[in-house]
Amino acid sequence: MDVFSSLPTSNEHIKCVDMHTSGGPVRIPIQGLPNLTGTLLGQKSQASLPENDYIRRRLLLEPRGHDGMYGGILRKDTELTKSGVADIGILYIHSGGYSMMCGHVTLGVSRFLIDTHDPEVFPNREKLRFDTKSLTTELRLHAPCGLLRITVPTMPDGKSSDPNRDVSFLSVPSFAAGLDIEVPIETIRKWTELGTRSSIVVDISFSGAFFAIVSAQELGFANGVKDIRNLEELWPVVNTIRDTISTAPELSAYTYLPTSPEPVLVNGVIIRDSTIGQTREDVSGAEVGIVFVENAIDRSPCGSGTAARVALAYAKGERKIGERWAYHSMLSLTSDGQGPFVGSPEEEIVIPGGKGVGARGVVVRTEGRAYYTGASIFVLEDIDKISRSGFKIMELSKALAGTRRTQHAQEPGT
Ligand SMILES: O=C(O)[C@H]1NCC[C@@H]1O
Repeated sequence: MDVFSSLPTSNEHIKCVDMHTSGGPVRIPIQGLPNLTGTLLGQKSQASLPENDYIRRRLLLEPRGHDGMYGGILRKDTELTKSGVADIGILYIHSGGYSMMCGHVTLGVSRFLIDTHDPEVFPNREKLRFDTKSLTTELRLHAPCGLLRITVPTMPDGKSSDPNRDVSFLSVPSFAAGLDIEVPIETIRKWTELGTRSSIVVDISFSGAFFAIVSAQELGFANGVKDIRNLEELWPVVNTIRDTISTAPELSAYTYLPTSPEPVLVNGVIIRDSTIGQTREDVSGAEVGIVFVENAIDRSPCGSGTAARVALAYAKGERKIGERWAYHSMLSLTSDGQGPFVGSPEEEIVIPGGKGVGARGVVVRTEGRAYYTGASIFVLEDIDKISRSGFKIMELSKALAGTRRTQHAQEPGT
């Protein structure tokens, strides 16, 4: 205990609460952050962050984190909290950068926001509405992609969350953007299972972020995800799909937001298999998905990906309003079926400015469970250069190549 209690007295320390949502890590810094500049969320606040990016790197990269890390920086003052529309804001962070939407972090952070009563962390906590009949508390979260309406199961005293029931959130307007799109695969980027084919068929759907969705069978895995031996080996396949969609104008045409003049990058690729996945009494069916997002494989079933898949199924006429479906990850599938997210279309809506199949969409309810895993105080000693901004082991060779070139250039006579 002596060293543990003396550590926080070193120069900089950041207190964090750690959780996981179906395996997806959620790190929430609650004390020790500098005052972040700018009150706006979305693109503007992300643009204002470079000078603060060391926070994300220090908290999520090695040696304090890893490639699959995610977290949420709580923002008390955003345009929507100031106008009274939201109770608090959030900036989603991950090992590769910032996200417009992150469902698994939303589910975890929402539990924490019911449990905290620290006005420094969440000034509006005591104003939340606790429903004594359903034993739930409503929370309005300003996320970079828009307003998320969240329901957190709460203990009868109204003061803490109930870990035995699912948290749920209502998505931003979600829609299928493109159905059955043919994606050509360049010969040089073909993978063995594709055989002699030179294209695949994918769907594109949006729920706070765009996802390309394809079945494992369509990729050439005849028995679905059971045929996939090594998840890491799928990265070249996923990158091929993502790159092809973003570089071919006729394909990136499916990744426009109705309001944006430019295409948005596909955030994730979901390899799904509807022939497998534990179903239960309270859902109509189940499937599994391996979700490749940003630079990591999602440990959770992916909240935004779940909502995007529900919007897709609704657009294809495969789901009715209110019909609940279990979305497994490989982790939940192999954990006795514990930890799928459950998604259901809640309400059909018009997507203003939406075209074709994307002219109509749905608000999706996504349900899932998060658990606490720890509370940490991350410190930095003055002379420690290595952990100041964290590091990614895979980035080091690039950095070293740059150093070598510089040294070489400085040698006399070269
Ligand atoms: O649950 C989600 O939505 C997220 N999980 C990791 C990446 C996705 O954004």
